[in-house]
Amino acid sequence: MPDLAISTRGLRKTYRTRRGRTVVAVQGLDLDVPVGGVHGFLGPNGSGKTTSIRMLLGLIRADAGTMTVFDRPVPAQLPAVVGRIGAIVESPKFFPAFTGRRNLELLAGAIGAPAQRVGEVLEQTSLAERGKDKFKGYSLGMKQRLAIAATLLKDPDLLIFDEPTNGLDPAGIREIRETMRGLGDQGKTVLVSSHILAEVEQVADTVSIIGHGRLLASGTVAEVIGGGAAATVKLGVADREAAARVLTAAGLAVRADGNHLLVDGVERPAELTKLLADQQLYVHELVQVRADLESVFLELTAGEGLA
Ligand SMILES: Nc1ncnc2c1ncn2[C@@H]1O[C@H](COP(=O)(O)OP(=O)(O)OP(=O)(O)O)[C@@H](O)[C@H]1O
Repeated sequence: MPDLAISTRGLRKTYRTRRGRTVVAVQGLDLDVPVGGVHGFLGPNGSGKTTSIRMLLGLIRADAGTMTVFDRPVPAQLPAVVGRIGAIVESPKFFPAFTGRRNLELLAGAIGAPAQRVGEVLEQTSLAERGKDKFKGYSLGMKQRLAIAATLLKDPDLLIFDEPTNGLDPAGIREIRETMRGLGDQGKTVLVSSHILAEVEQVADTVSIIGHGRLLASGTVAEVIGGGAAATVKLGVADREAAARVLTAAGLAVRADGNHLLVDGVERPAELTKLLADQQLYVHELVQVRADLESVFLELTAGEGLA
């Protein structure tokens, strides 16, 4: 078991709406986030990501369950670890007429971070050259990176970003992704929530997928996609019926796909061609169809009201 930055067991939170309706936002969530690297916290809109993060940060109270951050039970011992956590849950407020640097200097003063950190965090978020520009002239991506820079002032070990790329254009998304990757590579733990898998797939080392406030899958991206070893193979062969019979008899799961056959759980594709050639069935096309995280996600969260 790796060291864990975050661990929750049986976490539960119910809201009561104004009309007296009960909404179970998080129901028995078991979440483990290893120390170091980027962890994608993924789920459709409304699946309970923000609620979980707010409980971890002590912003709302859980109804049931336990949580630890760096092995400290929270919220009971939150004061002991809060200095190691930097989080963006809502957009922070900056002064539009002040430069990015000035905004960070004011914040550093307010939280007691050393003034020299301002230059360092601007560097870390690739804002060093734009630090002298007024905040109001920043692109959305730059504004979001300044928010990340602000969370880095205390040099935290754990960064929690709730949907940090919301509303950003592709260039902005790429900038945020690179910033998160850089932090992960420095050994920081980055927990990033998103409902858009493609944004996280490229940057995350490990992921947890939730639906309806419950854990659906977790592990490295490769593990969640399907272990990496076994793949689905698309096969072109003249006599598809005969080929399907041979492969099915060999214990393989075969499906028709237009003019091709799809064979699941194939570890060594070359063995397929031998199996068929032995029966005078010759493969003219063989392509590995790799499942991506998006399809796994859609499958796992089917019927979860993906927005
Ligand atoms: N203050 C609240 N009062 C009532 N219901 C709430 C409240 N906050 C969240 N909910 C409900 O709890 C469920 C989980 O919401 P939450 O915001 O945690 O999900 P999420 O995965 O972060 O989604 P999103 O990406 O849309 O923010 C949703 O059904 C939401 O409508």
